[in-house]
Amino acid sequence: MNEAFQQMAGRLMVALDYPDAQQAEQFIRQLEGIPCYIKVGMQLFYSAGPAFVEQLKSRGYSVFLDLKMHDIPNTVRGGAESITRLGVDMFNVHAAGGRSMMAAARAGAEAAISADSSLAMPLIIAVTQLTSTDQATMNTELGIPGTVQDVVVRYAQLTREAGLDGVVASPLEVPAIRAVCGSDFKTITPGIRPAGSATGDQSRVLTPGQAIAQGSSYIVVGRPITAAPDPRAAAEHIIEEMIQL
Ligand SMILES: O=c1ccn([C@@H]2O[C@H](COP(=O)(O)O)[C@@H](O)[C@H]2O)c(=O)[nH]1
Repeated sequence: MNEAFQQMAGRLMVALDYPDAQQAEQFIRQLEGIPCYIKVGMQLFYSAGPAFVEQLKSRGYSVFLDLKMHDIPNTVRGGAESITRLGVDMFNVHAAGGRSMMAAARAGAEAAISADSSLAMPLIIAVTQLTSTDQATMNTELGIPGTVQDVVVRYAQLTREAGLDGVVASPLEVPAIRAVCGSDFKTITPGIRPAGSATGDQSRVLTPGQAIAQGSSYIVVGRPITAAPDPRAAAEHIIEEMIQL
């Protein structure tokens, strides 16, 4: 595994969307030695719990805990404090919760850090518009006027003002986010579909190579790897494509 491969693997977040720890573990074993980020979402966390996350951390994985908190500021503050105590590298909230809710997430994380100096401050990011949401759904069902890109950029600006580290968005919106929020502001992009793979419930998609070319800090990939006949080969192929751009 050369250096370029290792570096690019660190920008691949594999979504561990499994129903229990046993199936997740079986999958992880197939990726052994590939230094990718692991994303734990609701399905696995609600089943396997905090112990599974702590175990991943003790084995040296970088972990993004994708629980998308969206509640009143006091509740999010408490949630962020508990999540930070797990030692994760990244967690998230919904930008739609507003500036004070996002600031409360940071305050909760800071409280955990000041109580235990062995912990490192996680990156805290905010979801703008889910990558499954298309323009028509946003305008008609959600009642949000304007283009998806304009709404995503507005939420990104709010996220930055609230003191968070970056956003979740489609790679399609990354150049516009960077133009307004700068290149240090992280862009975490699901909605990744290698050429020829099924889009499924995702709407705003690009290939892994296109996402890197757009400037995504990290790409999030689930089913194109987890549902592949050979998940390790699928992950390696995606990393190679990321390197070539
Ligand atoms: O806007 C968002 C926010 C989060 N996700 C999560 O990313 C993965 C994508 O999985 P695929 O199988 O590659 O579609 C999944 O865990 C989502 O919960 C997202 O897709 N879009």
